[in-house]
Amino acid sequence: MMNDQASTPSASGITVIRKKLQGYVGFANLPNQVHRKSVKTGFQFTCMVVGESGLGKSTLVNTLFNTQLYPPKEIAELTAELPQTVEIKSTTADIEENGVKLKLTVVDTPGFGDFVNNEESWKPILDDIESRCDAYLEQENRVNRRKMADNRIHACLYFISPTGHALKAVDIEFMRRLHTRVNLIPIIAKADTMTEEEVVAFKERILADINYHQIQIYQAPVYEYDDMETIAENSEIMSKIPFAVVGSDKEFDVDGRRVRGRMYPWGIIEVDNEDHCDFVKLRQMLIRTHMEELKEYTNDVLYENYRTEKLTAMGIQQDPSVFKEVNPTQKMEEERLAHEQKLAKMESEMRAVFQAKVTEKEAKLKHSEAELYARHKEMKEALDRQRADLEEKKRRLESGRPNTPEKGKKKGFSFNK
Ligand SMILES: Nc1nc2c(ncn2[C@@H]2O[C@H](COP(=O)(O)OP(=O)(O)OP(=O)(O)O)[C@@H](O)[C@H]2O)c(=O)[nH]1
Repeated sequence: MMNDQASTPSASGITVIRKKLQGYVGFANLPNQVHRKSVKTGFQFTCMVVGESGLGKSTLVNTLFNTQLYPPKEIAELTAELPQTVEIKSTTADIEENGVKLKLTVVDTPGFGDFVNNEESWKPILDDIESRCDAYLEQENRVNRRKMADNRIHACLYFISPTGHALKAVDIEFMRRLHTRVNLIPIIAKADTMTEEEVVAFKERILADINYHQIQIYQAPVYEYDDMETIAENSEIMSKIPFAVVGSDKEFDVDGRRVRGRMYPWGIIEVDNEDHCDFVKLRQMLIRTHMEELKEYTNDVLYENYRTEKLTAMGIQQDPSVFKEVNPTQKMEEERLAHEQKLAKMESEMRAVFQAKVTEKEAKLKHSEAELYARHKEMKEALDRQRADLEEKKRRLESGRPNTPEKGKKKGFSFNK
C-alpha cells in the first residue's frame, strides 16, 4: 500500500501531517480567486523620486510607466526660479494594462539638493514620509477601518548625479536619514553621459560608500520555494543596483524597429536595450516582479518599526502576558487562588468595618451612661435637699415655732398661722 502521509515537526513543535489527496478538491484554484479579486479591485502604488533638479526624474517616471504623467515642461517652467525650500508634490494617475488597473502616485521633491547649503534637505522629505505613516496609524486606530487609504511611500528612487566620482555628502546624509523609513532604490541618472567602464567603477564606489555608512538599500527577499529561474532573475536584478538608467520619451527608427532612446551624432542609446543601460532591470523590479514585495516590506517592516517606535515613545507598552502559552488547569488554579484571596480580603475589610462600628457604638453608649449617671446624681441631690427642707419644716411645726415668712413675698399675700 502506498504511504499517503508524512509528518514533520514544525519550528513551534507542532507536528504537521502532510497528506496526499485521494482526488480533486479545488483549492489549487485559490491563486486564481486572488487573481480575479485583485484585478477587480485594482492595484495601488506610491513612489517617491528624489534628486537634484534636472537629473531626469520626470523623464524617467514618464519612461517607466510609458505615459505622460509629467507633461513636457514649458520654457517658463525651465527658466523659473528654483523653490526656496524642498517641496512635496504628489501626482496621481489611473493607468491600465491588459485590463489590470493601477492607481499610481508619484511624489516629487522639487528643491532637493538645489541650495548652497543642503544640510537639512532630507528633513522635509522624512517629515512627509512619517506623516503618511501617522495618517495610516490614525486610520488603524479608528472604530471603522473598512476604508483605509494607504498613502505611505512604497519605494523611493534616489537619483545620483553622474559625476563619476563618489557619493556626495547630500546623498549620504539623505540615505542615512531615510533608509529605516523607506525602501531606498539608488539610481545613477543620465547614465548615457558616462562610458561603460566609468559606470562600472562609479557603481563600485557608490556601493562601497553605502556599505561604509551602513545604509540599507532595498534587497529583494529570496524565498524557500522560489524556483531556480526566479532566483537567477532576482540576483541579476540585484546585481545591477545602483541602476544606471537613461530616460527618454522620444522614439526613433533603428533598423526598422521603433525604439525609445536618445540620439547622439554617433548613434542612438536605446532605453529598453539591456546592453545600453539598466532601465529594463529597474522597470522589471519596480513594476513586474517586486511591486507587491515593496508594498509588503513597507507595511510589515518599515511601517511596523515606525509604529512600535511611535507608540513606545507615547508610553504605550505591549503586555507580554498576552503571548503566554496558557495551561487550562494551571489557569483555573490561578483563578481559584485569586478568587480566594479576593474573598479573604473582602472578609477582613468587612471585619474591620464592623469592629469600627462596634467601637463607635460602645463609645456612644459609655457617653450616654455617664450623662445618665450625672443626671441621676443631680436629681438625687435635689431630692435630698428637698427632703432635708421638709424635715426641717416638720421639726419646726412640731416644736411650735412659726415658720419665718419667705423672703421676697408681697405684703398683701403674707399671713400668720
Ligand atoms: N542625457 C540625458 N538627458 C536626460 C535624461 N533624462 C532626461 N534628460 C534631460 O534632462 C533634462 C531635465 O529632465 P527632467 O526630466 O525635466 O529632469 P527633472 O529631474 O524632472 O527636473 P526638475 O523637474 O527640474 O526637478 C531634460 O532636458 C531631459 O531631456 C537622460 O537619461 N540622459
